Amino acid sequence: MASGRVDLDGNPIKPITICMIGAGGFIGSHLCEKILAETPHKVLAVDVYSDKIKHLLEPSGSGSLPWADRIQFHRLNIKNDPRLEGLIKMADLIINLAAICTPADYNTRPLDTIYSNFIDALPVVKYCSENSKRLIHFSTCEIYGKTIGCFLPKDSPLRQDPAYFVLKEDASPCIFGPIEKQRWSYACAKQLIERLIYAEGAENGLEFTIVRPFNWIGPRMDFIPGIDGPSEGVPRVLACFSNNLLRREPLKLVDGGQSQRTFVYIKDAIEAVLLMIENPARANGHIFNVGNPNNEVTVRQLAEMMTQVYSKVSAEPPLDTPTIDVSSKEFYGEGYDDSDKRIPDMTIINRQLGWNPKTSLWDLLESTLTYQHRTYAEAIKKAISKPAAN
Ligand SMILES: NC(=O)c1ccc[n+]([C@@H]2O[C@H](COP(=O)([O-])OP(=O)(O)OC[C@H]3O[C@@H](n4cnc5c(N)ncnc54)[C@H](O)[C@@H]3O)[C@@H](O)[C@H]2O)c1
Ligand SMILES: O=c1ccn([C@@H]2O[C@H](COP(=O)(O)OP(=O)(O)O[C@H]3OC[C@](O)(CO)[C@H]3O)[C@@H](O)[C@H]2O)c(=O)[nH]1
Repeated sequence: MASGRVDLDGNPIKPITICMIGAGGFIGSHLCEKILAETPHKVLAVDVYSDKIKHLLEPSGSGSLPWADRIQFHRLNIKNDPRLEGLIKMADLIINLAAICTPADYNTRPLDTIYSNFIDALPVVKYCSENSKRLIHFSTCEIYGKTIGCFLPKDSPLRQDPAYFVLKEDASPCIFGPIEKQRWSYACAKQLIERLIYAEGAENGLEFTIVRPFNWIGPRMDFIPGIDGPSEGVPRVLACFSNNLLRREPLKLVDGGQSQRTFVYIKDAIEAVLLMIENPARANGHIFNVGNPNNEVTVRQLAEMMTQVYSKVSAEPPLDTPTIDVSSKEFYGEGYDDSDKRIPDMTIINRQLGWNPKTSLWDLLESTLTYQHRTYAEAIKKAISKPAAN
């Protein structure tokens, strides 16, 4: 399977061992799938959970999985487990995905958010640097915060000028709100770990790549409250809206749903990560935006499109009132704030890796909501029909 595979410069790709921290999450599960199915590399998968990669670890029937000897799962919490350094030493490449990364946590659990995104990532960076291991670290598009354009008067023609809103890795500033807006605890912690990694590269020669995902979405993202996650939990918008659609409730638009996002299909984004893994000479020392600038919508438009797509895939008519407005204070609590607009500049990833996203928002929602319907509709029906416990 691996023979004949070459990198972007025509060199043969040698099999490597990858220590993937946070492998049991949304992105990790897709990355493990891709690596096992399409490459000869080995994965040391590290996480506290394994449900999303169970299908890669255990055969569903008799017989063994074709990649059984290329994946090992290590259930550990990187906060406090001495096995971490040993696993890093065993690998050629470390990919760190572990993080608290749901906005509902940033203002309600700011300490956990800062510890998870900065303090807990420190030993990973340190062990990579000390042992001369290559690191691919997952940061976020939230590092940019708000756009410069949002501070211009509403009627300013400059608001139409991309210079005021397109986000460039090597030029855009990071604009966060005041400290009392604890939403920015996550972005700020991610910014500091980026700076630390960059400094390790500059002062100690750490080979690193930093990934800034712009709203990657697809199957297995987060959880459906009350089905495979806590009833009171608030996942990211794809899962919130999926949950509303599955339960035939109106979709909740926070502060009018005016914020804008660009959404990229997880399978497109994973192609970009594989290019980074297999082209170190082109990826090392770079920070990459990974998103789809062509898939921009307001959150309101996303809600409308998801309503239409879900109706198609479930064959259920939309509600008469498909959306309702809620304030951010009611939905997320005190200290919430928002990024107004997020369009990734694609120059660097294009130049270094020749990567471009392919999937339209409609198409990615169609495959994702088909998955959500198939995976959860029955369980939701059962949960709804059960009499409530006293
Ligand atoms: N999905 C996106 O669109 C997106 C956007 C921006 C940034 N990111 C970044 O990408 C990374 C992965 O995101 P995701 O969407 O897959 O999130 P996720 O929550 O699905 O995955 C994170 C995984 O890390 C694990 N983890 C967290 N703390 C850990 C610890 N102390 N020890 C061991 N495992 C731990 C979790 O159990 C989880 O499985 C995160 O760093 C996130 O900040 C993702
Ligand atoms: O029911 C809902 C849920 C959310 N919103 C609004 O949708 C926007 C997007 O929210 P979400 O996907 O939860 O997260 P963000 O895009 O704000 O932040 C993420 O971006 C990347 C990442 O770093 C990791 O995934 C994370 O921080 C937002 O405007 C919500 O208010 C809604 O209206 N209704």
